[in-house]
Amino acid sequence: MTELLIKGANLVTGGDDHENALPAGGQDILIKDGRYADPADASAEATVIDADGLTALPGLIDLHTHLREPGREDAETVESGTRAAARGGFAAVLAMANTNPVTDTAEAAAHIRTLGEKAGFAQVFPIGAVSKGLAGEELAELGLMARIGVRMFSDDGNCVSDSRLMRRALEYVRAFDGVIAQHSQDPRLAGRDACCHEGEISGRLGLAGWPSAAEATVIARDAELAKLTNSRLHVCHVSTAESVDVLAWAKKRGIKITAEVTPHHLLLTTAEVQGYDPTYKVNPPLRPDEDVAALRAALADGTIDAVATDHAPHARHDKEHAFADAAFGMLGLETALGVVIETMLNTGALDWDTLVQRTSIAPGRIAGLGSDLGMRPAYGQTAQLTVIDPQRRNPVDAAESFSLSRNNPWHGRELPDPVMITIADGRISYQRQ
Ligand SMILES: NC(=O)N[C@@H](CC(=O)O)C(=O)O
Ligand SMILES: [Zn+2]
Ligand SMILES: [Zn+2]
Repeated sequence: MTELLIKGANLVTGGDDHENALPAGGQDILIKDGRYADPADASAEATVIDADGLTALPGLIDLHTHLREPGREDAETVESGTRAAARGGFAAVLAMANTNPVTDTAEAAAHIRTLGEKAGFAQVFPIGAVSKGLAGEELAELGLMARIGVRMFSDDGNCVSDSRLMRRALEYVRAFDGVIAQHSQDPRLAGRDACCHEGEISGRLGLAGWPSAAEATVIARDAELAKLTNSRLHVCHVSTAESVDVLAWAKKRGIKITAEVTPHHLLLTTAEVQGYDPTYKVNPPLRPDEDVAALRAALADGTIDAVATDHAPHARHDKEHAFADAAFGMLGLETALGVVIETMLNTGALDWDTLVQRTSIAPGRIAGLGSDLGMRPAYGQTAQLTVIDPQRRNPVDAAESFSLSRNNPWHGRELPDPVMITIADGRISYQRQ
């Protein structure tokens, strides 16, 4: 029997009260053998944590993490990535399929889940590839992956650009309430050498860019396919105001569409690219101020359902090149909550309950986790909890990251640094020293 008594935390629940729910607000939280229990039953043996002045949130869930194992263990492993996730307050992560080999079979997916269990820092839910080898030609073994519990499928890194393949994938996953997560970017509109947002700055810097239309047009097409198939579509890393308009239009029509935004698209802009620092090279690219404002408004009003990190670690020798030749992607797990607090809470755009909706409840629902994750904490449930000090701030130091990679766009910037304790699957997975 292990007992953990968190004393005096202010619990934010994200709403939806129900019979067994822990009450919102200040209280002692007892976790007995990994499950929430009545604090009145705490024994003298309980380990006590003083959480006076701290806030507790249902454990964060990241819909979009690149863990790089198997294949690029020099950039990240399941262990290093989930350790970073725990430090960021995440109790669970969805692991993208663009590994090497690609996660396009049930065996490959099961292997990644097992690696997550062995590491023990955060629950790892593998995302299955939509197409074999992410080649965009033949459907992967969606049914076999579904049989071992995979509910989310994505060719992320690549867009499923063939309309017929996308239609068939959506039709296929409907049977088990699965979801296709799309990297919405028309490869025919984004040239091979495209590396930033197409606009005034790309012209001045002499870099090839993507027009916003490359994103919005794919979202519009996929929304029609989701309607046609009556199936669930999730849009990865939405980055433009035009895309937000398309999402609002699709939602108004009752289409089963959800969307995520990354922390970096909520704060960084095209202006960062002017120093040609490849740390800021990411896909989709950083966009102008107007897009950032539209993304914040959409996350506040629910047009965008969730925050997802798109944590994309890269080894030095893949990132340290001329801007046009460097790999796409940036780290995100450890700083995500700080950026969301800075951009959405500290600006008054979101309240705490809605923040919990966007970082835990909605991600759990979208991914179809169907476990104790992404729920309002309740007695008897396995504890998934993030205890934070919302006032704590610090300059980010890339060298201190638990990630194996150093492509950290926040290095040197002062941000909220709130996470004190993460409890994943009933156990402490991170505790600030
Ligand atoms: N976001 C990125 O810039 N890169 C991702 C792929 C992706 O999310 O599209 C990666 O795997 O490195
Ligand atoms: Zn992507
Ligand atoms: Zn990604």
